[in-house]
Amino acid sequence: MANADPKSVQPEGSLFINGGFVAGAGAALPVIYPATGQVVAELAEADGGQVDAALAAAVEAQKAWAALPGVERGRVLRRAADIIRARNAELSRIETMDTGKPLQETLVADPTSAADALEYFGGQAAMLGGDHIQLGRDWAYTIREPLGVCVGIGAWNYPMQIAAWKSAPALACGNAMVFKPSETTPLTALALAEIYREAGLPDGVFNVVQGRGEVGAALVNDPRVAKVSLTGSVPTGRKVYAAAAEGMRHVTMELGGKSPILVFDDADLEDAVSGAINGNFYASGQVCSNGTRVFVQSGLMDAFLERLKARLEAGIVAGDPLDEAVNYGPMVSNAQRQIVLGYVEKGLAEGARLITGGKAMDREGFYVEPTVFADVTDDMTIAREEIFGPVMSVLSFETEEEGIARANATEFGLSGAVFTADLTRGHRVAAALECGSAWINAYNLTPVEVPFGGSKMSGVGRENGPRAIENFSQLKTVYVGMGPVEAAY
Ligand SMILES: NC(=O)C1=CN([C@@H]2O[C@H](COP(=O)(O)OP(=O)(O)OC[C@H]3O[C@@H](n4cnc5c(N)ncnc54)[C@H](O)[C@@H]3O)[C@@H](O)[C@H]2O)C=CC1
Repeated sequence: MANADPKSVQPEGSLFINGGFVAGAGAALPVIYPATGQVVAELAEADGGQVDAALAAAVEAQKAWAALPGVERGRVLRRAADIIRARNAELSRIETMDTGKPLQETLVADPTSAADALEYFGGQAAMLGGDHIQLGRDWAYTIREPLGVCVGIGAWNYPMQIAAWKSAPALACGNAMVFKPSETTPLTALALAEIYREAGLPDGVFNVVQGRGEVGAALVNDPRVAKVSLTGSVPTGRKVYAAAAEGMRHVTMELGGKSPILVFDDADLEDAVSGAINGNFYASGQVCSNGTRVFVQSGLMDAFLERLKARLEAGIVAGDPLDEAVNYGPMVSNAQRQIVLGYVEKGLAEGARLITGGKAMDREGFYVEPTVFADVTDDMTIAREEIFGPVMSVLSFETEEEGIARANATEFGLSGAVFTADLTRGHRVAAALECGSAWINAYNLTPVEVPFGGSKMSGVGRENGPRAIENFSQLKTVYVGMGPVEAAY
């Protein structure tokens, strides 16, 4: 792979603690370029002493950071955003080599989304405050305080975006953070740490440690930690939530999904097909909010499947993700590819009808063909479990009531969508879907200005939007007695 120069993404150190790079003292953590299987960087996990050092640095730095005026904290975040935008091309290349996502995608959706979050929360930092409450003669006021040291733990599909979506509101509120990226994609959180330093962030306010689940668990269990924000799967979320509860720590849980898209007979066919494509094959299907159960009203089914197949087969350009003409990349790892292929086999065995795809691609790297199954029923494994790959299930429905009931018949509740020309039905269905984000005639648009998160098993709390700061701060009430103190005796 000509472009994949192994040395070009090797960071100065595996960890970033107290304002500087440090070599990891723990187990080896090779970074594999998913398009070739080649090792492109050699990192190492943090050992126990280094996890401790990162937390100690965060504790040490947090109070002085919190004591700065919000406008100064915000300025650092906005400077960091400017640096990210200026280096978008290089950061996107690193993200592509780490995740395998096409450069065409990372250039517009990864560092840029991180910069959006830093600008948005950088702007909010100066506006944080409490209320004044008049109580007759007495009065009270509230102070918005940071929580202290927050831990962020990331998944591998949007490494830089996740690091920024968590650290931007945390830092805006005056917290410090120790962030652990996914062991599969450790690189861009380090780049973010370096950029924060360049933007003037005091040492110790943002630290990065690497490692597998045990390192995450060590962070979550540490008594110095006030809050844990995880992006990951439901099984990991359960463990992390339970561990955080021991210390009564605040949590945000951004977990998995099996989201529905309802396409009604009156929908614009091309828009509905576009929505289903955006909700299933972007990032080769490795998106938590994907609409992997596409319910199509029976009158539109044949036309929908025909257009979907034609557009996929004509439009997919698989290849080296570093080539900007390529719009379809590999799975993040061989293990993930095997999981996805296992689900395809189950789909076939349980009687779903393969419309297109269904195989590993005949090339180096971890590619799986974009796959569509029709005649899927609610009880099939592929309709119930999160696959986290490019596998769309198409199911048929007749009435609105039936469509909504079946769409909601899942333990997940991350996202959902409705495609219809009927304005009132659009809003009615959006209101009825049990999920954190519902789209009407659109899919997977998640700008930082709007809250994002899940209901049911898909999560707790929301990232982004005007109230995300509530997840990284707490209110102190100060009651002010203005007169004589009365006592009963
Ligand atoms: N709702 C959302 O915003 C998003 C959710 N996801 C979900 O993430 C999953 C895919 O990502 P994966 O990295 O495979 O998830 P995962 O659950 O395997 O790992 C997530 C992170 O948790 C860490 N971890 C694992 N065990 C831990 C423990 N006991 N204590 C603390 N940390 C631990 C891992 O090292 C990793 O950094 C999917 O289920 C996907 O839906 C992905 C992106 C966005």
